[in-house]
Amino acid sequence: MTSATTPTTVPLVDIRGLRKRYGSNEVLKGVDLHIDRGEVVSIIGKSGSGKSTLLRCINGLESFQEGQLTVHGQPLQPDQPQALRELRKNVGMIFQSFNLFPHLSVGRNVMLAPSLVMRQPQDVVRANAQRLLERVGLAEKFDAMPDQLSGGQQQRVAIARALAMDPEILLCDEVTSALDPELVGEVLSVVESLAEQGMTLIMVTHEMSFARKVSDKVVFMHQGKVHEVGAPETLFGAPQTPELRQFLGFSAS
Ligand SMILES: Nc1ncnc2c1ncn2[C@@H]1O[C@H](COP(=O)(O)OP(=O)(O)OP(=O)(O)O)[C@@H](O)[C@H]1O
Repeated sequence: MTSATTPTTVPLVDIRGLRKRYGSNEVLKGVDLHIDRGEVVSIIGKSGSGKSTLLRCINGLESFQEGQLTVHGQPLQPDQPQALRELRKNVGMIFQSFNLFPHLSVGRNVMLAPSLVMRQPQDVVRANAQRLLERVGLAEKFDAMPDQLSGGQQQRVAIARALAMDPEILLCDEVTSALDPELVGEVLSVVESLAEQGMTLIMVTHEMSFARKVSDKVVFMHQGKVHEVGAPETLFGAPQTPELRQFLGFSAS
C-alpha cells in the first residue's frame, strides 16, 4: 500500500491527546476525537466535565498545553495570530449569550465581520446579510435593533452573523440555555436545518432529545476525557459505562 495510490482522508477536525490546565486544575486530560466534514456532533456531559473548554480550544479561544489539534490538516497554533485569524474565518461560533452589538441594527450586526474582513462591496455584503436573515426566518428584521427582538430572535441573528463569514464548521455552545422554554424550538429548528444542509456542526448541548435526533455522533465527556463516543442510538439506547448510564438517568441495575 503506497500513499501515491491510496488517498488518505484527513478528518476535518483531528484532536489527539489534548490536555488543558487552568493553573493546577487539569480540565482536559487527554482528549482524542475526530470529526469529518458534514458531521453533526453533540458533546454532552456533566457540568464541569470540560465540554465548553474543548469547544473553545477548537477555534483557538483557549490555548492548550499538550497534544495536537488540526483543522483541515493545519495544526492549530494558538500563539500565532495570523494562523488564528485564518482559522476563525473557517470556524464560526455561537454562544449561550447572543453577544450582538446593541448599538448596531440586526442587518449591521450580520454585515460587520464580512465588511471588515472580506473586503467585498457593501451592496454584496448587504445582499448576503439579507439572504442569511431570510434563512433564519428574520428577513423583515434587517433594520430592527437587537433590544427590539426576543431572545430566540437574537440568537437566530447570532447564527446569521456566524454564517456571514461562510464558515466550514459551526461551533454551538449551549445556544438555547439562556432562552425561555417557548423560544428554544425556533432556535433548534434553525440549527436542525443547518444540519440538514450539510454544515459541520459541533454542539455542546443539554437538549438530549435534540442531540439524539440530529447528531451523527455523540460524545460523552466525563472528568476531562471522552468517556464514550458513538452513534446517538447506541449512546442513548445502550450506554456502555456506569457514568453515562447515571448521567442519562438509567436506574442502577
Ligand atoms: N477561564 C477559566 N479559568 C479557570 N478555570 C476555568 C475557566 N473556564 C473553565 N474553567 C474550569 O474548567 C472546568 C471545565 O469547565 P467547562 O466550562 O469546560 O465545563 P463544561 O462541561 O462546559 O460545564 P457546563 O456544562 O457547566 O458549562 C471547570 O472546573 C471550570 O471551573
